[in-house]
Amino acid sequence: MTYEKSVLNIAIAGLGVVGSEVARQLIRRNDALSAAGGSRLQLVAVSARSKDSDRGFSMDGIQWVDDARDLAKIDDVDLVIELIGGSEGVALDLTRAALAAGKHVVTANKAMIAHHGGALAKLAEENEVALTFEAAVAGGIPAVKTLREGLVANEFSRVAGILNGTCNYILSRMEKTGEHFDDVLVDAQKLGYAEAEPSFDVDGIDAAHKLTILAAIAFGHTPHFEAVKISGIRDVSAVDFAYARQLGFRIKLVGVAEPGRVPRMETCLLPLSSQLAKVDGVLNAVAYDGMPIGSVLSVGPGAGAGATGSAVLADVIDVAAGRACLPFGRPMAALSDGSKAKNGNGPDTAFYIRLTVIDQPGVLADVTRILQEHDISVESLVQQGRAPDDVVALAMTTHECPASALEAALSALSALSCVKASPVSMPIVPSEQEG
Ligand SMILES: NC(=O)C1=CN([C@@H]2O[C@H](COP(=O)(O)OP(=O)(O)OC[C@H]3O[C@@H](n4cnc5c(N)ncnc54)[C@H](O)[C@@H]3O)[C@@H](O)[C@H]2O)C=CC1
Ligand SMILES: N[C@@H](CC=O)C(=O)O
Ligand code: NA
Repeated sequence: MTYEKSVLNIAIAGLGVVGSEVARQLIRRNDALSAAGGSRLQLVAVSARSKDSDRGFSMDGIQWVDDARDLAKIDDVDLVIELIGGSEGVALDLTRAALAAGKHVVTANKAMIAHHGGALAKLAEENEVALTFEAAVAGGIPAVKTLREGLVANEFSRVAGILNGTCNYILSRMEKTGEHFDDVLVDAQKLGYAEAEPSFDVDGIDAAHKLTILAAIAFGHTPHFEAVKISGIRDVSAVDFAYARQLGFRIKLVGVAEPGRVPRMETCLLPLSSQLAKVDGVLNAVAYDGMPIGSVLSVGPGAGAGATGSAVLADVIDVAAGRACLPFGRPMAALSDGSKAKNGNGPDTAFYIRLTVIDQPGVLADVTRILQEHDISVESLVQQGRAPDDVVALAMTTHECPASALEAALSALSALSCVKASPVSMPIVPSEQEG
């Protein structure tokens, strides 16, 4: 796709954390950014909920539009940057209208792409315009480009990632300082990492949106969010971090996509030796395992104004330079329908289990008997301290077993009189492919 005019007229919808940063950069660093794309990048129109906020840039010469959907009707606009958010509503209406009107669209909206990416990519293809969303996955990390362009020659056996900055920030701080989940979440919100709806972050939904997009590109199908198995970070407690460390692991919210297997976004244990286990704070990381390359790891800031703005502007420059790729790397006719994929549960998995039990003789025998009855073999087991006749935590890791066997064992364990709270379990994600 080539862009032949020497000026690219841009409209921004949404002037929050990301939109304001993109506008500021476009204005303050206009010469450098325009030179990178080979066309003058001209911000000509904007829309947001409130006109009067001070966003750190001058509105002189920029048209204000009350209804963001009207940006698609401005003839002069060549490219719309959608930074409102939300899978439906104004963001989707605007994106559809802009593509249909022959305007390029750059968006950071993973929810919209995860739910409607296939239909939107079709619309972009029909109208011969670009639809790009680098900022939607892992913020500032060029995760989409890496998968879709740099590693395009590979056959992927796994794409795994830490894809939510808010969760990684919360888990890292809880592990380091023992602070409570809710207090750390408030800080992530102040820092501009969190979604408007915080449950999207902490319940794994935002990260699952991103995993949906990565899986679609890696395995050549349209995005299908409904296929992803999702659990968040709410159930992790301080004691799990300590036990995990003692057993040789760290706890992270990790997304895993593998061919023919249900994509999973789950709070997991990662071996201390794994590259992903070392990624802390708001950093995100994606580990791509492919043939013939082996394993590649990308690490970088996954959220925040600067990181996300950087990715949005990279897409804008690609459009200006006429090198924007097809949204999912292939023409629509070459993508299979993600909703028709027949994914299985894949191979057996090792698990971490934590039980809250009465500290008295015979408890361990009862627990191991139930595991044995379900053909689950224990790899390691730890219990710290003593609390005769009071409750203690008993943590263990298992060898690989079917998820169904684990579920049945957990339900039998819950029924034991010595088990005093619902068992906590997390899968163990193996390290990246070696070599
Ligand atoms: N904040 C971050 O670190 C990252 C955000 N994203 C995505 O970027 C997008 C924007 O996120 P943020 O800037 O953080 O959100 P935000 O909540 O700070 O900003 C949203 C903006 O949209 C405007 N808006 C809301 N409804 C509107 C409507 N009906 N018409 C016009 N404007 C409307 C608001 O006034 C506000 O200016 C979202 O899709 C988000 O998921 C992606 C990666 C990282
Ligand atoms: N809320 C998201 C923002 C970026 O996508 C996160 O915390 O990663
Ligand atoms: Na990115």
